[in-house]
Amino acid sequence: MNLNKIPATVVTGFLGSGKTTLLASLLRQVTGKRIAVIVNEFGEQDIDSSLLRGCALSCEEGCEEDATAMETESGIFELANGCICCTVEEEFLPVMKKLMARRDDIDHILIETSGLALPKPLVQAFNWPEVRQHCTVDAIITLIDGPAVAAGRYASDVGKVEAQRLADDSLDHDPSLRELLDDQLSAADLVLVSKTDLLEPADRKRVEELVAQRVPASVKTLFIDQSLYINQPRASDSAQLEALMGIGAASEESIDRIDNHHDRHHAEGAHHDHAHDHFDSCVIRLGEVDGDLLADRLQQLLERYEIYRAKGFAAIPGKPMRRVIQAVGERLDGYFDRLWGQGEPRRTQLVIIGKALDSEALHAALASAEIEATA
Ligand SMILES: Nc1nc2c(ncn2[C@@H]2O[C@H](COP(=O)(O)OP(=O)(O)OP(=O)(O)O)[C@@H](O)[C@H]2O)c(=O)[nH]1
Repeated sequence: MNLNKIPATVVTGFLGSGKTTLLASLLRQVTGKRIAVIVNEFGEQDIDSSLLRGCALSCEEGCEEDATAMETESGIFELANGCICCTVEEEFLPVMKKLMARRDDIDHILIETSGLALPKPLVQAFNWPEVRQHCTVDAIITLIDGPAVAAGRYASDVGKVEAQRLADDSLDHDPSLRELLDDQLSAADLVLVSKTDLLEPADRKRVEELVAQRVPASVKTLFIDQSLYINQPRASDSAQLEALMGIGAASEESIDRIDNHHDRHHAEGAHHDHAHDHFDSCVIRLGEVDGDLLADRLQQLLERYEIYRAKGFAAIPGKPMRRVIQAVGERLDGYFDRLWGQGEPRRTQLVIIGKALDSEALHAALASAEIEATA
């Protein structure tokens, strides 16, 4: 019987900062731990858990058995009904109760918040008696996108609309994004600056300064290049990654003392809203698509509209594997991740998150890449 509290790591950070990539690396490389995963998405379609399942499945084929997430399929819980900070009681607590009932089979819990969530309300839930009895927050790890922060923005690249706004000196950067970054950083026990492979050495200092203004000196900042984890995982990464899962901060004990913009607005009697109230998301569902045309159309949309994040899967005719589509700001990437399953419908699905999105216009633009079914 597990008498010790199960440690839970909360991974937070803005849209596209690299949270799922970190979780996938932890699942692949940290051996000897039975890990349960809770993934929370802002969009109604859960792409991240599908990517993580893909990772766990490929581990099953190629890695030691105990290197995989617990029970692969059922070890990943999706919370896709809104940001976790607003659905703690309805969504998070029932999942935690399920996990606590199976606590002898779990060594660690990894929680990925949505990119728009505030970590504080989630971590406060670890002080509820039914959770506190069996579980503690090992650490709140806040990921930030190095090149985006260095560029003075809180997404990797701003779209045209935002760029025009930024060009106007009378307007500061989007305050909702700035406050979200502040609030995610203010809760951090550890800050990870990702995408350092894309960060100019001169910009590193800017990022260091910005983080130092927002977190106490006792909070460590690590600069990481996750493209290494993605492209050429090395044995030496395992120790570094494993260290992220043994910080022992017991963050729930001090979480009430964390000061943040959201609480301040609330105390001032402002309407109870979150940064995510200012964002829209839409899901585009298509059949098989011309991969090049889809990439071309999506790139045009990224440049034209205020899109912070687009992600999903494309079904390309004649290709046995599904293509992952990833866009952060205006940077678009794609790769094939796994074979389509037997009987799995070959569908294209994309989640797009941004501001003032016109979902009909987005759908019409992307539907032009769809291949007509010849019945
Ligand atoms: N070059 C580079 N790319 C990275 C790095 N970390 C993440 N990425 C890429 O950035 C994109 C977004 O990464 P994710 O891990 O999905 O980001 P996320 O924070 O989970 O995104 P959301 O769940 O949508 O908020 C993907 O295309 C990743 O491959 C990094 O260190 N270097």
